[in-house]
Amino acid sequence: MDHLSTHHDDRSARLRAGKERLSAGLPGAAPSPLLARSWQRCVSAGLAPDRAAGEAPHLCGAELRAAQERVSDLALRARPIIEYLYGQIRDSGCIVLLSDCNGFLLDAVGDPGFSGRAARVALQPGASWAETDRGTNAVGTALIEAAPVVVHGAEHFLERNNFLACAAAPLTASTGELLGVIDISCDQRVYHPHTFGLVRAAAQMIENRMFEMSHLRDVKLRFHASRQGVGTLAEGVVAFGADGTLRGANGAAMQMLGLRREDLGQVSAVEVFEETVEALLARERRGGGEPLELRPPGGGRVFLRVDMPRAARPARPRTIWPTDALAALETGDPLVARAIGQVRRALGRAIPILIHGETGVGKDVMARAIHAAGPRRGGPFVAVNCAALPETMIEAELFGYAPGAFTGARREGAPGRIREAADGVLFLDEIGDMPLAMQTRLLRVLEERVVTPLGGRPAPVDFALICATNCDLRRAVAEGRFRADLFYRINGLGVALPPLRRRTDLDALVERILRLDAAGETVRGVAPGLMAAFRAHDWPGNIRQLANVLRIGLSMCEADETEIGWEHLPDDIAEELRGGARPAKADAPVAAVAPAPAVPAASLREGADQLILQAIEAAGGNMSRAARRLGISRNTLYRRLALIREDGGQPG
Ligand SMILES: Nc1ncnc2c1ncn2[C@@H]1O[C@H](COP(=O)(O)OP(=O)(O)OP(=O)(O)O)[C@@H](O)[C@H]1O
Repeated sequence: MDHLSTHHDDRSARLRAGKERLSAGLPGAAPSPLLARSWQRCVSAGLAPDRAAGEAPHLCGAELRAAQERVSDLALRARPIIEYLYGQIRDSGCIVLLSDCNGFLLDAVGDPGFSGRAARVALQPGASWAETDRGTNAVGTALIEAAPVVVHGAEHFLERNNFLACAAAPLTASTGELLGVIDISCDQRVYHPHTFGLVRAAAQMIENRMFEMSHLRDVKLRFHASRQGVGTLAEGVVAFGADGTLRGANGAAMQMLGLRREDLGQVSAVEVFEETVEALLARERRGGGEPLELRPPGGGRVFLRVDMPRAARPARPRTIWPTDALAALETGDPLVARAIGQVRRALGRAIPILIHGETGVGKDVMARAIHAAGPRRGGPFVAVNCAALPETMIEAELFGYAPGAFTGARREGAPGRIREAADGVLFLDEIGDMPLAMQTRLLRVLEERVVTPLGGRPAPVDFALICATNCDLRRAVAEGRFRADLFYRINGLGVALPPLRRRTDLDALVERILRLDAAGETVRGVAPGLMAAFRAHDWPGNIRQLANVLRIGLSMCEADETEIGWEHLPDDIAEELRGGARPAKADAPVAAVAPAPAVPAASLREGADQLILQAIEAAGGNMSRAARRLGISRNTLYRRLALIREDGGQPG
């Protein structure tokens, strides 16, 4: 380990020296031609390793929403894959980011532990990570180079970003236009080389979904150098329009066929494959649907399938919130209906609402619906996750600060999230995690309706308050972790959202999530066998987990499939859904109630925990080796380890 860290320090020192020489106008060595080009661009843009050129642009509020809206098709298609990607790396201290083609971050899904740190260097929606603003970094550099990039530690041009390791891949439309970038960032000490492969595969999945959406009415030719490669992520796809010309091609197709962007709208199937689409289709039919073997003039041999367009379908409406946002949440469960009834009576009255429920039950969704259904819907909805903010940041983030209030502060000061919520709704998520000192300050704001920014003057503010918690706040009060007076102040109306396993409207919820997520796609439901497993499952992650499973299933469905089935779910999810039940066949319905375990769950769990700790010890702390020994994935191992630590099962 010592040897490794010395090696790492040496490398960082060499990289720093290289950048400093370049900045001083001397020839400096970079570890790769790509980094050499990028560092040179940074120097030309006036950046120096120890300082940025100026304040990087940051989109807020309406500007950010407008940027998100501009690429809403991309964001909609990317979201399930981002969630899936995050599912693969959860608990490994990473954040998944989506940027637009200008380098503005539009979406971020991350590990709460790392998100706080990441937020400090502005790895959050709204921030620009264009290379000219932040120097060499995976997002900005991938955009300029139009290629996947890893930027590790001191390879970042600016020193302040040297604690990061980031892997990014550009997202390209079928017309060759750059749409944005998908990125995984983490602390450089925990970076795993597989991340690069993951992010490239995710980019490919997003591009494929975008491709399908853009060419619903075109004929698609799918091909690969090997027969088995047709229909996989690695296949090349070209689309021909009704006029017979090439409308789009994915990256693999451009490469395999030697196509150029200028060929779009110009060349026909005959020029690309020496046959018309009709002739290819007729040949494929004669061959019983087997992929055709071709030798295109562009070179090599390919196996090809013809994919005819689907019949035109009316587009579905894409509004997330109907006229009454609260009514949309009533999907038939009596406990939820009761909660919504209570909320309705409090709407428009100055009553703070405290939403209580397990993680993933929809507290955030409910808070947004309360805002959208209430009289303040024209005002902002400002959400603050108290658990994701490092203690030192909460004060400045919530209450704001005056210009020059502390080192590192923005020159013009910041209004703080409370004042940003003026005339709208302030949503304090995970309020139970707010440090005691902040609780005292928050209480004063709620009592006096006045905010005093750090180093500034008191300013009046008017907002409605909604808080959410998944912990037992009464117990926190009894244990002295939460101020009793603040609890009574925020708990004007307490609303409990039931866990998914107690809800009676699973089918309607599935239908609603699919309606929201599969807009414009053919998928309408879940296969009966899988739905039975859904009913039997206890959903520890609640609606979030259900939504994730559905989104993953959706992203794995072929363009013309109408149902999500077992075959669309990755093995680990299918295994979890089958856990405790006893289906004999893949699609057989599972028992409605899982059989009671013969041994108490706690001792089973303890036994497993013991095995895990032993395997890690036997592997000398090497997590990949320990995971292999246990026959589980590295991510699962990290997840289990986090649980063991939470339970106090491991010293230190
Ligand atoms: N009624 C609903 N209809 C459709 N999707 C929902 C609904 N409620 C929640 N979801 C989805 O479930 C996920 C989790 O919801 P949300 O973030 O509101 O949960 P939460 O209770 O605030 O979780 P946490 O306590 O972890 O912050 C989101 O992806 C959300 O879109």
